[in-house]
Amino acid sequence: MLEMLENNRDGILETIFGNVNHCIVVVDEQGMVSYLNESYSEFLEVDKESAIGKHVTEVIENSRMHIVVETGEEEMADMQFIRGNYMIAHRIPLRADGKVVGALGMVLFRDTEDWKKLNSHIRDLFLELESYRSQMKKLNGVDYSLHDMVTSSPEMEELKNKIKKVAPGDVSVLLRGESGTGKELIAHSIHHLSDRHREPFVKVNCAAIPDHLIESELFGYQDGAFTGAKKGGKAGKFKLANGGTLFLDEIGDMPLQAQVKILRVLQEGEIESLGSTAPQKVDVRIITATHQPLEEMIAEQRFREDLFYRINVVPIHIPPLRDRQDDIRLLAKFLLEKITKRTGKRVIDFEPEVYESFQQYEWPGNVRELENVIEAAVYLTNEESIGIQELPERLKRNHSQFDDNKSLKEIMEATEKQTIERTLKQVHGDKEKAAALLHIGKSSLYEKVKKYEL
Ligand SMILES: Nc1ncnc2c1ncn2[C@@H]1O[C@H](COP(=O)(O)OP(=O)(O)OP(=O)(O)O)[C@@H](O)[C@H]1O
Repeated sequence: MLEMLENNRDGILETIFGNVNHCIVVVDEQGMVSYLNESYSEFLEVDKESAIGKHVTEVIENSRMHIVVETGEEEMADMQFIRGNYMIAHRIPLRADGKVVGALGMVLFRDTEDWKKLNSHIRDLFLELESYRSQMKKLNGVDYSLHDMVTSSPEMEELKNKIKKVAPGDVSVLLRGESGTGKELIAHSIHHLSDRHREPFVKVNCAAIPDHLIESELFGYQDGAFTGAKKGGKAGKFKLANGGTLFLDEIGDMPLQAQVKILRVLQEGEIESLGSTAPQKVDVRIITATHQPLEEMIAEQRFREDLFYRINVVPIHIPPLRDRQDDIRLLAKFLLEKITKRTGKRVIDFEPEVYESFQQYEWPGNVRELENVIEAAVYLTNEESIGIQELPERLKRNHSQFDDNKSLKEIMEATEKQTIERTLKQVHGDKEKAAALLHIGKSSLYEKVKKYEL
């Protein structure tokens, strides 16, 4: 029997697995592909014969078959991201005489079309779940709490303490910091820690609302207040936030006329919706945020000084990410985990030079930009660790040429290449102008352009 199996191995495998619609792969003890069935090779768009003998990671993205051979532990119903889809994979070690001699992998779906249907059905369910979750959050009003704030920098720890101290009262807080530094996260956290946490948290992005609509957005309007007004009127954000917290993001973009009205609400605790004759009482805590220099705007009469003092009772300044070097690494790890949990793709770390590049970059978009960069890299990588090649050009450029492993010649050449590249871009490819700017002869520039294949 054994002899029969050994002599007819390929034929037997083909008979068992060749015609099933599931994707099947078998690897040997070195993780080399020794069998791939028709369904899998079609799905991967690889030639079956040429895949045989290659390491499985070269043939199947995110494969863990070689790891199963190493650990000898089966992995059942694991999510695997292949060719833009989530797959459900089983990986089973194959044993002979108590030793692992290979592994059998199975990706479950009947055919690609069926899987596509099932996959979109699952995506649909996930989306539905997400929408219920966000409705829950809306009802509850809060997305984030202080626990979501990742930091190891002493400055930010101090800031967290300040938040804990000011949160319980009703005092107005002005959050200042560049875009993407976490102002909204902090506003949510303050609400979450306050006595108002069971009441709504309502956010208004003042920069996103056209000037002529801002008052009706904030204070609402009555039925028939103006032509085109919605039947039955509309409640404004102050009313919606009643009992809770109103977060006015980008307050520096608020038109002067609306600033006067906000000040009145803050002083008198009353709103007057458009078209109404009687003011209504509201009880709202105000948290504001801006990245703009309000003091300068006051001097230029673009922001009202009296409103500034009213909202700036407790100022909280959030430092930009580039000034929080200790946080970059920690945040990168945290965000990678958050993204991979959401996408289901197995990526566990960054190559050391990626951390180095993160550390050197200026991060004008702060934590949001870091999150976006990592998300794109997670989609691009085929490895478990993100490499420098998965980063956008602006970060690669920053990656130091002063690598410990590089010779002086290599460093000088990399610098020369980068300088020429940048200059050529600046002069839209005009080599004559570039040579003049770089104070080198035209022929020397041509030589270098050829050498570096620019
Ligand atoms: N310390 C942190 N820990 C974890 N996540 C953070 C941290 N800071 C910011 N983030 C994340 O970064 C993203 C941007 O944060 P947020 O929206 O709060 O910034 P913002 O300052 O309000 O930006 P903008 O001014 O552009 O509205 C969010 O996804 C947020 O969860």
